[in-house]
Amino acid sequence: MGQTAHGSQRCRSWCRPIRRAAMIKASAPGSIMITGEHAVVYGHKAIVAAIEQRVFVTLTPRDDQRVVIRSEIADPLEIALADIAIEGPYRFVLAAVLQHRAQLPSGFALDIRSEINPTLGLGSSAAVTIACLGAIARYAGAALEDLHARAHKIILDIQGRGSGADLAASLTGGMISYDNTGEISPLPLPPQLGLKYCGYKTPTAVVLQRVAEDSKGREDEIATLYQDMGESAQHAIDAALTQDWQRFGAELTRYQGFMETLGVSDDVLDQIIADARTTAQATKISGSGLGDCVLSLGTLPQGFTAARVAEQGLIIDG
Ligand SMILES: C[C@@](O)(CCO)CC(=O)[O-]
Repeated sequence: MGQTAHGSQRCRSWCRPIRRAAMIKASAPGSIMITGEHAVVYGHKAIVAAIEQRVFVTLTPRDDQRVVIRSEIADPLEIALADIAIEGPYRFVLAAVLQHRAQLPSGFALDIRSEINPTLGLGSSAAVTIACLGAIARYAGAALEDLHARAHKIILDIQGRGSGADLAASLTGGMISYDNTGEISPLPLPPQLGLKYCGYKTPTAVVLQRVAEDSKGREDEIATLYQDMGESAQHAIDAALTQDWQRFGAELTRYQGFMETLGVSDDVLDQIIADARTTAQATKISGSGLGDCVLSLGTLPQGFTAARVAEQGLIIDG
């Protein structure tokens, strides 16, 4: 900028040290499905719990209109705010940026660090989405009240299906009952929960698609099955509310039977569950099935790891 007749006056304002917007830190926990899988996608209730493995995000404001995203799981991405498209390994994060593009004061760098093993179905995409959305919304000065609905929209736009249960647990922490209208209620915590990874995983979107295809021509049968699953999840919620963990366990065991009828268990999962039942009070698949994790309640069976429920959901600092 050249010197003008008003140069010295102008200098008094723009030569002042610029107060840079502060860094924002956010974190959110991963989650595990306790019961209600699949039926929750079709309007029934589920129980989901946040776990003590978190995603940490640091948002550092930039002086330009560019966004830089760095993490351990993919190459860094640098892109102009104006050019953002929802694609690639950072698509959930980019969708969160797009939701706030008009309100952002400038570009920023986003550093993402995760304690959650992305191979396991521990809600890592949901935790990344909630933590990034929280940090970006705070930077944009946007309201945080409807964060779950906005995060759910991101998941539905990208995956086409998804109940948003994992997003709810990442947001609130604790163990909660959830339905896909976004109704969330805290529940008392059960005694010891355990998890065992079966060694492979089918992505949730693929399992949901397969179940939807297998349901064609059997719509009434599947609707009745979802109804039974929903009732079992509701009984488990009622049992949790009265801390009747015996009844709670019985409903988890019953739910595994429904998962088998739905066709999302397999020989490996069946065997892990059968072995674990000699020790644990209850065992079932946790999540969409066709791989991934088995959940146990009560005494930890051999090969299972304790799953500690995280009390704190989304935390935003700055
Ligand atoms: C299978 C499902 O119910 C649980 C996946 O963890 C899918 C969903 O809730 O979005």
